[in-house]
Amino acid sequence: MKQDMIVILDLGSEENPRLAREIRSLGVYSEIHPHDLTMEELKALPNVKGLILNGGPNRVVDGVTIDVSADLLHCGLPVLCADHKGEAPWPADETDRKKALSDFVFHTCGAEANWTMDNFIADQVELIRRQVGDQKVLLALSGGVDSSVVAALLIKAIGKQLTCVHVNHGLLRKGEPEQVIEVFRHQMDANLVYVDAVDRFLDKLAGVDDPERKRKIIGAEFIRVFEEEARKLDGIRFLGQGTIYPDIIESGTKTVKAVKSHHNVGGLPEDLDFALVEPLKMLFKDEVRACGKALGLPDSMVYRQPFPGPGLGVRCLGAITRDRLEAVRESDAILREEFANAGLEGKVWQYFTVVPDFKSVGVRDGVRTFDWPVILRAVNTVDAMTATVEDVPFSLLQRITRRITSEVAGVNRCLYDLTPKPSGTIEWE
Ligand SMILES: Nc1ncnc2c1ncn2[C@@H]1O[C@H](COP(=O)(O)OP(=O)(O)OP(=O)(O)O)[C@@H](O)[C@H]1O
Repeated sequence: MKQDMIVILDLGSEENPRLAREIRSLGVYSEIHPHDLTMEELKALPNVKGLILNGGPNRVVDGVTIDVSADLLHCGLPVLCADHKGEAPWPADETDRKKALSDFVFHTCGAEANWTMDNFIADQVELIRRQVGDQKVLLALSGGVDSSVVAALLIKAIGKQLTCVHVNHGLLRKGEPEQVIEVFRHQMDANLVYVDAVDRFLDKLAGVDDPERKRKIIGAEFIRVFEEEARKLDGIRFLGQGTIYPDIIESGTKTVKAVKSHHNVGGLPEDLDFALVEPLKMLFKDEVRACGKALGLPDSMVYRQPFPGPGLGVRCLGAITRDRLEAVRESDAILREEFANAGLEGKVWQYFTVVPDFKSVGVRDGVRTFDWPVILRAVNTVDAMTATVEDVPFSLLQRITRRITSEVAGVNRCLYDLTPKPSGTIEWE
């Protein structure tokens, strides 16, 4: 293994993910572990150079005072208290804290700044090969950031021992299934099973207008399709998953543990009992993107904006029809293209179009029309709990309106959603 590591023992501080990031920003790898980590577990971690204990103001979790075992404290590794329980007071000032952290990591522990994406990838390739041996791995590949980066990493580690399954449920954005095929089948020469399940999903969704039922049908049907594909393949022992660090770090004051084993493809029947391969589970989102870039994935995949699990299905309001779904897909493509041309790609957190299930009167070439409106939405947020509306230049909104009303069939109006969250939510359904 190539990377030195500093282990943070979580004694209940909410600051620990930030502390881990600070250490990583010094170029040294860091992981957060529960306060009751055992000596055996510690010994199993590679290249640990030091321990940091951090419990915030009082090392209390759920009203119970906690501490680390004496074994860990006397295991021979340097120990730093980054809270108020140590002998030396932990500095309050940020610059002093950074210096204390850097002194500990480099001078006291003698760690090397060797946390780079290339080293991470080399280590993961070795770990994946060790875990998987000559067995086969299955991966549900959405084309989203997380599963695409896992796919690229697994392809590098085990090549054709990996089978990727991409399900086109008809609710993907324009060009996405084609991009998955181009990148993974043609450029990376992966075993890719492409499942055209468009009719299957849209038939199941026909006439269903309740948003919760739509989501449930999409989720359940996805599991069914994936299960069918898994059963067609012989000898699969492992399931790759795009679990990332924020998925397993519980926010708030509880001590860090794998809160939910985060079965991304949860709901598979018990007889399909795969062991999980989760090579990104220690990466923050920006690190996942950097990893994808280092593995040669295109920017349009790696820097993709967040996309809801049920896809365009929740932007085609009410009961989904094929023609209205097409209007969502085409208008979304125009919006994305225009935002990219205006330099807003990567600057605005999320932007998309919504097509409601009512029509209004309009006129085109002197003839009366009765068509749908398209709602444009562009928001910024830090944590998705609240969101503000992007101040899109009026001329750009006018240009997008002109294009959508002339290029997208069945549309005669555009509206811009001015509602922050709250009182709206980011998505409409
Ligand atoms: N259309 C699809 N085809 C294949 N797998 C899918 C598809 N949609 C979702 N999945 C699988 O389900 C997982 C969870 O999907 P979700 O939409 O919640 O995205 P996510 O957690 O942001 O991950 P990603 O960035 O990989 O899409 C994905 O990582 C992928 O493994």
